[in-house]
Amino acid sequence: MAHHTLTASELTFAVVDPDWRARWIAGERPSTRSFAPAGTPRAMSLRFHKEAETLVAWLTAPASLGRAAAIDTVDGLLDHLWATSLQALTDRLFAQDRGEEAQIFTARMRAFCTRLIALRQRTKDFENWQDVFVAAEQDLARIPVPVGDGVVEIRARVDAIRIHPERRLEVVDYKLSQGARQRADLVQLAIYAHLLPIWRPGCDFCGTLEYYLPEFSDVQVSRDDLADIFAGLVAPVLQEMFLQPRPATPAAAAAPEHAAPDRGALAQKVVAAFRGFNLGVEVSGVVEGPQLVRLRLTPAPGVKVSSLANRAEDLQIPLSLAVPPLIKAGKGFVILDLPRPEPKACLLKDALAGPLGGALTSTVAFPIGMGVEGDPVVADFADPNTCHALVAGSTGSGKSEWLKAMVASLLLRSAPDHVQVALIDPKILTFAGVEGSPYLWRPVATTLADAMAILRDAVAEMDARYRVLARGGFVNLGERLAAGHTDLPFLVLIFDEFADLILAGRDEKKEFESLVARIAGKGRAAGIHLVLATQRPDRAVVTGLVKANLPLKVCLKVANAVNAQIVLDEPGAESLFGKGDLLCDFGKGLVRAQGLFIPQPEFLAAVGIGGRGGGRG
Ligand SMILES: Nc1ncnc2c1ncn2[C@@H]1O[C@H](COP(=O)(O)OP(=O)(O)OP(=O)(O)O)[C@@H](O)[C@H]1O
Repeated sequence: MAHHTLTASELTFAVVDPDWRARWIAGERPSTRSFAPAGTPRAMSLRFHKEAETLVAWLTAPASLGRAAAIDTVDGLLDHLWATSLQALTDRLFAQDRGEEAQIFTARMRAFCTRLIALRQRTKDFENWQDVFVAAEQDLARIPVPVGDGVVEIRARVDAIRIHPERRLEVVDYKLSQGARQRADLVQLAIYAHLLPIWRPGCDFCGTLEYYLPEFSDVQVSRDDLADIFAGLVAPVLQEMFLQPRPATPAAAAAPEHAAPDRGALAQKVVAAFRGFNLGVEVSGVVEGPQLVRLRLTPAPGVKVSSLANRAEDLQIPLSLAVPPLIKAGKGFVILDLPRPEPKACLLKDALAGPLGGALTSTVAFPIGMGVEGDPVVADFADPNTCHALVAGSTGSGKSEWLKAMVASLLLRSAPDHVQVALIDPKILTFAGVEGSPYLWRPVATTLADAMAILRDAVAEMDARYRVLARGGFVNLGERLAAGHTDLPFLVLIFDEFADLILAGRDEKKEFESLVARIAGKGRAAGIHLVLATQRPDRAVVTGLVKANLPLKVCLKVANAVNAQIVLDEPGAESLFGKGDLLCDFGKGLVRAQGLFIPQPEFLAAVGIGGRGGGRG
């Protein structure tokens, strides 16, 4: 079966509407929009979802966690909403003579706040809203769903993932209309519940449909019922759609731009684009990386690199680019990176079987990614320039996948008596399913208190190790392991998000920074290493102390040039393409690479879940 992609909405339409399905199978791309009957007030669904997302983001953000946790009434939540957005919105709607919509929308938001307070009350030992929500508006990108002998990649965006008091995790879909569509709503929920455990194996999801019409009602569906809906209604439709030959659509037949880049044509296009701004360049080389095409430009005499770089945004138009390209000086030329529309993932397994395998020379060497020219970019915790790492990237940039590939690359090559990891996973989903791994130094920490306890324990462990090393006359842990003493393994502490720790309060920040500084200062000889990741690389989180103590910087796509500057001391990472595309700095200038990817089942196998753990090395 050929490679196919589909959105969860398209699949829902295909299941509930046979005509839609027939048109899709015939090669059309029917719309997935549905229109309200004429004369009914607009539901403002997008706005509702946006408000709900913004409110939940505020409730769960480290910077507002304490203030938000103090609000325990519906009116308290509404006051916050009113002050931040609702008043301005209703004023505007009334001014536009849309008073009825304003009233319905306000009633919906009140119902949403009432629901939030009910959720708070059902949460045992509620400390803050992170005890209720795991994620809001979570993107599920290209989830591979087996169909026949092949795979269909399905994309979805789920409204919320919450912690359920009895059933652990709950996927939630907000709805602003009901009636004939409830079957579609259930199908969509069943699709989400099917995708989520593929995305994060080891997690089971029950589902809830929440209707705000504006009065609230909900439909709770058990995991088994969702599985039945998927097996009975969705799976047969997937088979019908993908296990029979379809005529190629004109869109599918057209080769996407740069898919198999015609180097000459691309070079001419770039030269012409710069010429349009009176800037002369020649293309002296074209290199194809997994995610991008890199052009080496020689500027005409008198043309400055900064003049070319300043045109990044303008180039979006002649070169049809979604984001401004990265343009920077290289050795003897100027680099211009353009995206490939069908980027290739770099699988850790393939990379290890190729040149990466030979490049990882020490027990604690690990890959940063594959360079633009196909060369492995590696670092080593034993090296003072890369012994502790800061990993930054906005949501969806590929941080969690990068961390997983890094962890797997260490564990796949060593037995648990050589390498151990401590995983701090406040998002709960990144390292889901690894409990029971023989490589875990401590159980996976998901709360602030457990994360701090791990850091404190690591400092105590470090001091104890210094005494052991001194007694045995060893300079560092690597030397001691090589001498056959396997009672003390290397220890890597991995924080999937450290912002909460630094924003929790002044005392917590002080303690966190001081523990990080102690491990950064003395950890390398004791074989204890830190990897701190954040999706918020601003000055409040990446403080001077944190940055100074973590020599290796890995920066995935960030929201803006200021964030890039904070991590790497120069802009550029805001122009990355996402999904593992990264810039790293280990003291030799910035290097661009594509992070490696490990599918979740292989990751679990690497950490020793599923029968392959231990005995390596
Ligand atoms: N190296 C990669 N190769 C291919 N695809 C990738 C890679 N890294 C990430 N992706 C894709 O991007 C999606 C988001 O990645 P990931 O979950 O790691 O983001 P994140 O930065 O951790 O986001 P968040 O901070 O919201 O958790 C993945 O589900 C995957 O589809």
